[in-house]
Formats: sequence, structure tokens, C-alpha cells
Amino acid sequence: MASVETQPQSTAPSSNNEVIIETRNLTKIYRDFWGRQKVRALKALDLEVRRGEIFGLLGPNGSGKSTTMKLLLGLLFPTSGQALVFGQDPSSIATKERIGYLPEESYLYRFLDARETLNFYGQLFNMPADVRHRRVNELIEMVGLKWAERRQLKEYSKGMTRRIGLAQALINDPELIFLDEPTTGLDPIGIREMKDLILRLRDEGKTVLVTSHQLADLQDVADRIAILHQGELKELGRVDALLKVSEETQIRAKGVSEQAKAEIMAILEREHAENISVENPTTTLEELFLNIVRESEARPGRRAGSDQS
Ligand SMILES: Nc1ncnc2c1ncn2[C@@H]1O[C@H](COP(=O)(O)OP(=O)(O)OP(=O)(O)O)[C@@H](O)[C@H]1O
Repeated sequence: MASVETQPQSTAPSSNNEVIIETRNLTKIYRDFWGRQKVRALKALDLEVRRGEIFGLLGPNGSGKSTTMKLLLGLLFPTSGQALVFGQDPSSIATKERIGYLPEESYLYRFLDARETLNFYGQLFNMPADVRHRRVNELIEMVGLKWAERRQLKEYSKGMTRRIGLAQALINDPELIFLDEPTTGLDPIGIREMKDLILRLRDEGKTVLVTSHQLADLQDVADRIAILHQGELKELGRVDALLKVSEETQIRAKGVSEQAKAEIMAILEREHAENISVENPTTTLEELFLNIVRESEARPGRRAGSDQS
């Protein structure tokens, strides 16, 4: 099988350690109509996100991810504790102008096409016509919708809708971008492309806070993650460090002879190593699928992997 093109593991965020988002004891309790305590959605969250990093907020449904994001956007007010974005209260207008937001569901005008949509949002930000025109062209190109820029959004697939939603979130060239479940409803190719767009944003120096309940979706893009469960922070750290199984050793190599394998086994046994396994590594289903699609595009009409059978 041809080697699969994958993104390298996220590099370290820029050495600039400026804190962009900070929460201290951030707590949100939703109350019912009568003001009685209803749901403790977020419990005393302490978090810091630094400039230039992709920070993943992970957790199952109902764990408090969207609540956290809305508190940071100033769309909700905390019950107690504090959230600071660029060192300011999130509800400040000056802060909002530096932020882009892709909500879990984008509510866009179905009868506008991509250009009209982005022009409309550019006007809301009072962008001068020439700047707006340039920005709309850049964004349509960036999210890969040039071919469909004149089609009304009601004709867009889920993947295309997610892309135009992202372009809309970037119209004001924000420094900080909030992406709420950006991969929801996307197929494996759409997910890979969304992840590549997120990596590109970081390469441009943006700070990205992204949520997902599909844990694997963020594994190869996020620099650091926080795992929430029932509103509580359960884990926080660099993805590579969190995923490392430090008590085991893995050696991968191509072209190892049977004799060399036997010698390696002998050494491991002499060392009294435990749980020894020698096997071919497996790929992921995502990689397998992407590979099949690439092969099919390169050689239409042929069954993938037919060379091997
Ligand atoms: N407006 C609201 N009123 C009452 N309870 C709410 C409200 N919004 C969210 N909740 C509750 O708060 C908890 C956290 O919800 P939240 O939407 O933040 O979770 P989430 O991790 O984003 O979930 P999902 O992955 O499903 O989007 C859940 O128990 C949810 O039912």
C-alpha cells in the first residue's frame, strides 16, 4: 500500500507564552424558569490557553464544552469565577472584534451564495469594499469553495456548509478562533480537510480553541487538550505527553530479516522484558479510507489494493 500522507504530530506552540484565555474557578449553573438550580454544567474550571496554540476541549455529550465556549465568548455569564480573553472581560466589544466563532450549527442565509454571505458579514464589520473584496476571495480560496461560490447555500452539502461557516468566522481576520465541533457531520475526507485548515490557521499565528466529542478528531491537530466530564476538568496537558505509554518501548523498522528478529527476541528475553510482541503495525481506518480515495482518484475504475490480490 502506498504510504499515507498524514500530518506530522503538532509542533510546539510558538515560544510566545502570552496567555490569551484564562479561566479561574469558572462555574456555570443553569437555572430553571423559577430560578431553582437545575444543571451544574461547569464546575470551577481553571484553564490557560497561550498565543499560537491549538487547544482542544474534549468530552462526551453534555460535558460542558459548549458552555465553556459560550462563557468565553461572553454569550453566557458565569455563576461564579472568572473568564478573561486577551486579559479582558469576554463581553467587551474590543475583545469580540479580535475573535472568530464557528458555532455548532451555523445559521446562514440559505438564499445567498458564498460570496454574498461573506460580503454580508464583511459589511457587518464595516470593512472597506476593497479590503472586503480581497478577504472574500482569499477565504473562498482557502476553504476550497471557489467552484461553488455562486451556488446558493441551500444547495450546499454539510461539508460545504461547515466550510462557509468557517470562512464566515474568519472574515474579520481574528487572532483567536473558537470552533465548536467543526468536524460534526463531515465524512473522513471533510474531517481531514477541516483539520488541515485548523493547522493552517495555527501556521498563520492564530490561536484556536476547538471542541470535539470525537476524541480521535483532535489527536493529530491539538497541541494541548483539556478533557471535561460532567462539567469537571479531568485531564489537561500536551497531547503527545498524554498519549505516550512511557513504560513500554516500540521500535519500528522496514526490511528486518527473520534472523535479526530472532536476535532481537533473544536480547529481550535475556533482559526479562515482559509482554513482548513482534507484529506488523496496523494503520487506522481513517488512513486506510483516505488512501483508497486517493488511489481511486488517481486511477478511476480500479479497485483499491487490486495490485496486492
Ligand atoms: N440553556 C440550558 N439550560 C439548561 N441546561 C443546559 C443549557 N445548556 C446546556 N445545558 C446542560 O448543561 C450541560 C452541559 O451542556 P453543554 O452543551 O455545555 O455540553 P457539551 O459538552 O457542549 O455537549 P455536546 O457535545 O452535546 O454539545 C448538559 O447537561 C446540558 O444539558
